[in-house]
Amino acid sequence: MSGASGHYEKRLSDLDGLYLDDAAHKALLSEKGDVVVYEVGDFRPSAVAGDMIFGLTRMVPGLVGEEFFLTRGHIHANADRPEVYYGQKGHGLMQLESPEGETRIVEIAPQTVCYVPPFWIHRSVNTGSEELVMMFAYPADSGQDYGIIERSGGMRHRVMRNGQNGWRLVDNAAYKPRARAVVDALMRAAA
Ligand SMILES: O=P(O)(O)OC[C@H]1O[C@H](O)[C@H](O)[C@@H](O)[C@@H]1O
Ligand SMILES: [Fe+2]
Repeated sequence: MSGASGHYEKRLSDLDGLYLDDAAHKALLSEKGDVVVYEVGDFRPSAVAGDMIFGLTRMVPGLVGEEFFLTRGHIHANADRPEVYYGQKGHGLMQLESPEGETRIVEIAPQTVCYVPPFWIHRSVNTGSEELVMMFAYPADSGQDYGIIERSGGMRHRVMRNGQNGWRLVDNAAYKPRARAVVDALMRAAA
């Protein structure tokens, strides 16, 4: 991507506490060091509602124990803002979770489009053996809210290895569903 105005990256240590297997996370950290696990380059023309931020995400492949490498995940701070992703390289998936706790998975490969509707929490997961590269675009006034995942003890499901090349969803035992009032407040804030 040329002309990027913003760049940020996350290292293995930044994702401490997100994976099921804490010991595996620590072991990987001491084995590989604090390597970059994903990076984002974006272009932000402005922060005005009608404008659009777009860019590229590149995720390294890997497993923490049996769990695939993931992004931190978020809901948009202005929760009714959508997003679109376009797969460029590698294989992965978008893990989507509604405020009510429904999970939907969209598999991403080169030349596939993933639409993230308003109000859906989203996290990318690299289920492949090479890097996962996706283009994305979302309204410039969306913002990111990470607290919604923290307060519920993570997302409802974890994406784990299944055999040699597959993946499967496993319940996150620490997950606490959001109360109806919390969901209603989220919807009201956007109305
Ligand atoms: O913000 P994270 O959950 O760490 O995900 C990393 C990035 O994923 C996507 O590419 C989004 O469009 C970015 O806005 C986001 O920052
Ligand atoms: Fe987003």
